[in-house]
Amino acid sequence: MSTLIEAENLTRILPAIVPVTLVKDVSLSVGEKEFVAVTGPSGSGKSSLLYLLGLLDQPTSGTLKIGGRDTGPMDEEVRARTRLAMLGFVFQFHFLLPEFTVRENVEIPMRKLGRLSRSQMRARATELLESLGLAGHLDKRPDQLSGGQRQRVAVARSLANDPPIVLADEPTGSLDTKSSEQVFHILETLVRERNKTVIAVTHDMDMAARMDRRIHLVDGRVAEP
Ligand SMILES: Nc1ncnc2c1ncn2[C@@H]1O[C@H](COP(=O)(O)OP(=O)(O)OP(=O)(O)O)[C@@H](O)[C@H]1O
Repeated sequence: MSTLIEAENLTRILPAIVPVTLVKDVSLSVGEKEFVAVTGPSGSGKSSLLYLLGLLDQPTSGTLKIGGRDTGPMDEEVRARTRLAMLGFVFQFHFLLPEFTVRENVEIPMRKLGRLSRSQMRARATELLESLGLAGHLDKRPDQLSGGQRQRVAVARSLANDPPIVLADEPTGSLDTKSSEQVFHILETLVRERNKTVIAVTHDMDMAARMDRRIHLVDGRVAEP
């Protein structure tokens, strides 16, 4: 199994009169096709760690390799391309753009990466959305969908550029039990059938127990659950 994410002593301190330590000395390694939960009490640094792993934030110290490449020396343009090609994101709140259709929302990351023609982007977005049970909703706006459907669109968007890694921050946190189970099942399918690596922050210990392993944080550090 090859390693996709390797962090060593990752630390993020917010500079302030009294500096705030978000993540402290986190070392971890995540391989291909792993389904990993990030757990821990509220305020323990789970989202902060996910933002670091997703290149949405920069560590104060420590190293992070994505796909074997050290991200430290990358300039903003290379970081942005690495993010687009290697990482998909699903957040608790879908962050779909309300003025675009469901299909256009899924096409946006493809447009940014610029590898596909217009018709290829359209075909890929359609295929992804259909595979997630959204065939009848391609031309709707996000506000015409239920919360669970919107979150499935967000999953489709995260897969737009076929990244090997999907990072999810409380992806089922704002959903009812049934939609939450559906979204969890989709994430599991990404790992088992589409060979993705999924790292998901969750408060739900039952869900965490159904994942391959857990990274538990307390006060920004990895701890025993
Ligand atoms: N911009 C900021 N300014 C000050 N403190 C911050 C900031 N961002 C995060 N924090 C603090 O850093 C700590 C870690 O936050 P983070 O959101 O990563 O935790 P979390 O484990 O994801 O929490 P939750 O489960 O409640 O979402 C918390 O104590 C939080 O209040």
